[in-house]
Amino acid sequence: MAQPVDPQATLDALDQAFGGHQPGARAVHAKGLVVEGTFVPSPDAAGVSRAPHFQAGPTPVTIRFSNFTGVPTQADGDAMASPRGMALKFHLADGTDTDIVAHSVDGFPVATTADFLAMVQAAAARTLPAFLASHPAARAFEALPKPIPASYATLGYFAVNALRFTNAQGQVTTGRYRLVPEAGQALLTPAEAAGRPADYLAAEMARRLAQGPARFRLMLQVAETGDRVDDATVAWPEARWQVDLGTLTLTGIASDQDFQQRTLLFLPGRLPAGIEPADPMVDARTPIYGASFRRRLGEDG
Ligand code: HEM
Repeated sequence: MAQPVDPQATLDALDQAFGGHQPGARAVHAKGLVVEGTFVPSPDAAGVSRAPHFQAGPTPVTIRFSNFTGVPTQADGDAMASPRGMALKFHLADGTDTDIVAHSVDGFPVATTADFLAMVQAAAARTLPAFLASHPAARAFEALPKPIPASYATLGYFAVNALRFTNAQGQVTTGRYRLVPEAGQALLTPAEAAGRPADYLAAEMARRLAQGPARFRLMLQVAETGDRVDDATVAWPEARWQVDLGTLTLTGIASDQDFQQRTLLFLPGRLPAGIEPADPMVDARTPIYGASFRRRLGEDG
């Protein structure tokens, strides 16, 4: 098994790549918006997993949308603000939580936390072109479109690390979550984005939710035999079967925004019985997210 990376080395490299750490901020995906909602499972969800939120609903959910970099003041229209993030925390009836951490591209530049560290160190040292030249998957990711959304609610999100689901009969399904906006996709051109206020995404979401809820479908893209489940750089074909797991309804902006931003920690490996990692990157991410969380919490003024 690959050696775990030093979480602090990853935070240091991210800080350097983004021009210095901002006290209290996440090392990456620093600018965000916390929204409240509920999840109601589809009739098919229990057939995929015995996890409690797939049996019955509604389950309360806290959602954090975010921009990519470690710069909390970054303008929403900035090219570096993509991929956008969508993190979900389902508050289960027994008092525990389970999380999904997704972003707006179906893929990832690297398959391991060690390669992630090497890539961020290269970005910090301004040697990214050399890294990309020797890492074809990272080069391919760099070339993928990173669209600028008109709204956080008009973009699709992908939790690219595969998970293994077990239902009450012991049947196993391996798949990757994706969140599909009911409103469809609505994007801005770079010129349109440049004309928007720096925080247009938070303002748009407040306006949208004041008029009524926004919805996403939680889908599971199911792996077929031979699909790589341990490598998030490899997208599976779009023709793969997708199971509709249920509907996420966004109901309002969280009123205690600052407190939630500070105290929320989303972990892709926080999973209930009936769901487990298939991709080793799920658990490899945990100590790095934990280190970023402890650092920003400790800096609280
Ligand atoms: C090598 C793998 C990865 C590393 C080292 C890494 C690192 C980090 C770190 C340090 C944070 C800040 C955590 C905090 O302070 O709470 C973070 C947050 C985040 N990451 Fe990753 N990440 C990895 C993979 C991914 C992948 C595959 C995705 C998307 C599918 C992703 C999406 C996000 C999002 C959306 C957030 C913000 C979560 C929030 O709203 O609190 N990351 N990541």
